[in-house]
Amino acid sequence: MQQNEVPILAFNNVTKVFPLKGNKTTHTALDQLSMQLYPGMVVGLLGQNGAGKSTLMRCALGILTVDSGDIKTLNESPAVLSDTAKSRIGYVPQQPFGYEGFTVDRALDLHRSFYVDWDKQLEQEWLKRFELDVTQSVQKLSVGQRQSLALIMAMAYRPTLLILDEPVASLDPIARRKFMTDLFDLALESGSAVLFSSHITSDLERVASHVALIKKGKLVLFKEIDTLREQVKLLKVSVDSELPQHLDILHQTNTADSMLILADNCQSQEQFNGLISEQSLNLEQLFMELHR
Ligand SMILES: Nc1ncnc2c1ncn2[C@@H]1O[C@H](COP(=O)(O)OP(=O)(O)OP(=O)(O)O)[C@@H](O)[C@H]1O
Repeated sequence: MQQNEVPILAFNNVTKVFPLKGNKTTHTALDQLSMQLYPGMVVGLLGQNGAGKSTLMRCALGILTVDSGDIKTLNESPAVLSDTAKSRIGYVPQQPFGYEGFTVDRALDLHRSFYVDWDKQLEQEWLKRFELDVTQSVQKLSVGQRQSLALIMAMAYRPTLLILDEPVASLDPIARRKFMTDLFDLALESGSAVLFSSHITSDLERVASHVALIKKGKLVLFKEIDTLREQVKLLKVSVDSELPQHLDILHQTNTADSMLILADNCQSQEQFNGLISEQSLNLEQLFMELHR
């Protein structure tokens, strides 16, 4: 369905290396990573601490430059994004900042003035939903309230591309649930693409259309969430079994008399010699098996 469309965000073989210890060693934070986001996609990024999620987002925004490969953000190079492209991107970093010394309504007044497409009604709805007091000083907001304000500021102009780095980490479960559902609806409604990271796998399962699993800078899985449920399985097989060619092995653990294989591209009801059992996994179980 998306083959003829231009991706909203495209990573092509992206590698990012950080120098360490006074340039004596390096750390590869992103390793030959390719992924495309099309309109309507809500992509949940999942990975351990330090896997490369924030780095990926920062490269997409031109905050960091890549060492090799290529990124197209709204069909432009992130290093030289035009003002038009910038005004179509919403970004909430892990630690939102700014507007200290302002009240919430003054901060919104100023922020709103940068965006011609600002939707005041949406802003008001979200203020009510997050129960933010607009007369409150930004400095005195709780961490979760600040995060809520940052989300409103990133979304009220209905950006075409929304990049959210752990957007709900500090929100209470009720605010989190409302926000995540709205996020999904908003993206579908306006044909935007969303890239968000979260360690809360149940949120990811509920709202993401696609899951991108990153391990040590490599993209190990990028799939529609329903396909992932069907195709990624934990197989227990005997040590001498010959695995079918179509399986893509994501992780393998050997025990004395059997092997546990985390496999992608499984068919429904796999059958081959040596297969002892097959288990479907939820996202949290998949994550644990991948990092076993
Ligand atoms: N400016 C930098 N200089 C050196 N190393 C860096 C820099 N930024 C990130 N790194 C390293 O790159 C790796 C990936 O970091 P990144 O912040 O992208 O991880 P993450 O997946 O977002 O983690 P978390 O879930 O903890 O937020 C880490 O090992 C980190 O230490």
